[in-house]
Amino acid sequence: MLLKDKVVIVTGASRGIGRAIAVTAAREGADVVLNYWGDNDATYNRRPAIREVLDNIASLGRRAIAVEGNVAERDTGAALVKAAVDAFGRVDVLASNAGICPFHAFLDMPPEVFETTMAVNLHGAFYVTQAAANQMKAQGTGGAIVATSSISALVGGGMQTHYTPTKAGVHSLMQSCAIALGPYGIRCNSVMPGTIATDLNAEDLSDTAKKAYFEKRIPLGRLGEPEDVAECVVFLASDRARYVTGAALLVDGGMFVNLQ
Ligand SMILES: NC(=O)C1=CN([C@@H]2O[C@H](COP(=O)(O)OP(=O)(O)OC[C@H]3O[C@@H](n4cnc5c(N)ncnc54)[C@H](OP(=O)(O)O)[C@@H]3O)[C@@H](O)[C@H]2O)C=CC1
Ligand SMILES: C[C@H](O)[C@@H]1OC(=O)[C@H](O)[C@@H]1O
Repeated sequence: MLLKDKVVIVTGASRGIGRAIAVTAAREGADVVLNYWGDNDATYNRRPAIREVLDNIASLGRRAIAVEGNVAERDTGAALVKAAVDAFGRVDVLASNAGICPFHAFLDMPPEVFETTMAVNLHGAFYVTQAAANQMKAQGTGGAIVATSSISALVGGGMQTHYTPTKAGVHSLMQSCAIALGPYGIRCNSVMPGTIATDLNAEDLSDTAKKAYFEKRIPLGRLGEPEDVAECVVFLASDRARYVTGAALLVDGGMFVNLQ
């Protein structure tokens, strides 16, 4: 088991990639703190979703707690760490994953869409990482932080001018934190998913021509699934990756390298 008896915090754990990270970590022996929020989507009822993740993890014989909180708020990171320590005694791994991508054109981008995207995706990752790292430093036994960046850290999107800089920022945050936290034995890495079928892009991919374009562009011939990313996060969080820090792992079925 890759994460036997480790305590893992996952932000954005109610669905999509975060949910898969949480369940995969539990399957690999971890106890998990599940963060979620839900305010950004009025049509979506988050409580049954998080209940399902809790039940799923319990059925694997591991412990989990759910902690509601908006990562864009500075104190949420500290609250997640406190909940982890109260419930499980420590924090070994942070998967900083929560993110939003409200597609919008650039020229008339409402400032609040830009600022909320920055606040959730980048500021949230910063403050949650800082809180977890302080706890790991205090414990004195190292730790691992894996952030969900994106292929979008490397390439652009005309409807994502507010989003792609946050993903480049998350990638850069992990690089700098690898330096800042290496002396404490805390490793910091990111995964860069390509196009993974989740609620985040369900509407965008309902355009069948666009979906077909992605499938054609991906050498492995299919969109990604949340579990494809989760397995990589768990690897980077585990001791198997003990000499890996400051790295970014593309998990995109080869889409990035496919020029022609
Ligand atoms: N899907 C893709 O193709 C790709 C996704 N990514 C990144 O992966 C990460 C997860 O995305 P994905 O699983 O696709 O998206 P989903 O929309 O399926 O899930 C997003 C998760 O983030 C949570 N969340 C949203 N806003 C907040 C907030 N303010 N505070 C706390 N939690 C919040 C949601 O909680 P709730 O359910 O309560 O709303 C949910 O658990 C994101 O960072 C995204 O940028 C990167 C590359 C590709
Ligand atoms: C939401 C998008 O489909 C998805 O998000 C990313 O980060 C990927 O690059 C895709 O654009």
